[in-house]
Amino acid sequence: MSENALEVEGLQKAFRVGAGNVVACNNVNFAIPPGGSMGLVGESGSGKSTIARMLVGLETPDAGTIHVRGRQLGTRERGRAARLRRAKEIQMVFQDPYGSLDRRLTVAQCLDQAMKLHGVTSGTSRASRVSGLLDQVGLLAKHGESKPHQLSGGQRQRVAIARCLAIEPSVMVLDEAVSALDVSVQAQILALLNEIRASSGIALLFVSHDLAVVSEVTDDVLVMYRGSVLEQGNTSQVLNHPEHSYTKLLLSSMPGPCWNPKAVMQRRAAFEAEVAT
Ligand SMILES: Nc1ncnc2c1ncn2[C@@H]1O[C@H](COP(=O)(O)OP(=O)(O)OP(=O)(O)O)[C@@H](O)[C@H]1O
Repeated sequence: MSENALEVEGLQKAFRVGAGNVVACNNVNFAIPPGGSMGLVGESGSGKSTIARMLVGLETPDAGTIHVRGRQLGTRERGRAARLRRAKEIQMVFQDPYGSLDRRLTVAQCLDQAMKLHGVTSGTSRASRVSGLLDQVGLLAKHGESKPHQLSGGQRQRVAIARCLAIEPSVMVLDEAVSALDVSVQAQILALLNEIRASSGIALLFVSHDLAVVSEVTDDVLVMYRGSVLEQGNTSQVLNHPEHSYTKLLLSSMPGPCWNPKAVMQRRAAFEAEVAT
C-alpha cells in the first residue's frame, strides 16, 4: 500500500470555556495521498482552524496521532528544533499573508531566509532557487526586489506559497487562503495550487467556507459541525449528492441567483431542532 502524505487518526481537542468545555475537534480521522487535496468545510466555529492549527503545532491535541509520510509527528514536543522539524513537514498559508510575511524583507530575502533556516547552506544554490521559485508561482524576477506592501494581495499570496515551496514540505495547509482575494485572482491561485500538487506531490489541506473553491481544488472533503465530521468522501459526490442534512443545509446557504436567506434560516432552525433531539 502506498504511503499517505498525511494521516490523522483520532484527533481530539477541547477548550475550557468558563465552567465548561467546547469540543472543537471530536475524533477526526482522514488521510491525504501525495499530490492529493482535501477540503475541510463547515460553518464558523465548526473546528476547521483548530485542526489546521494542531497540524502545524499552534495547538496541542488532547489525543490522536498525526503521521506525515509514515513518520509520526511529536505533537507535544516543544522548542525551536521541534518547531523546525514540523515546519519542514507541514507548512501553512494563512488568509492574510501580510501578517505572516516580514515587512522589512524583500521577497528574495524572505525566500532566502526560509531556505537558510531549513538547512540550504550554499548562497549560490539559494539564489538560483529563488528565481526558480518566483517563476514557479508566476512572479517576475523584479518582484524579488519588492517588499510585501509593494505587492497586490494575489502577489503576496503567491509569495507565501513560494515560501512554503522553498521548504519543500510534504503537506501544505491553506486556511481560507483565497477568501480575501477577488474572484479572478482566486481562480489564478487555485490553478497554481492544482499545478503545484500535480508537479511536486505536495498534499493540500484546504480549509474554506467557500464550497465553490473547495470543489475546484480538492479530491475529497470533510464536512464538519461543532467539532465532528458529519460527512466525508469524494468532493463531487458529497457536494452533488449530499447525504447528511447538514451538508444539504450548507449547500443551500451558498449565495447564488436563487439564494433565499429566509429559506436558509428556516432550514437551519429545522436542523438545530433535529440535533437538539
Ligand atoms: N483558544 C480557544 N479557546 C477557547 N475556545 C476556542 C479556542 N479556539 C477555538 N475555540 C472554540 O473552538 C470551536 C472551533 O473553533 P475554530 O476556530 O476551530 O472553528 P472554525 O470552523 O475554524 O471557525 P471559523 O471558520 O470562524 O474560523 C469554536 O467554538 C471556538 O469558539
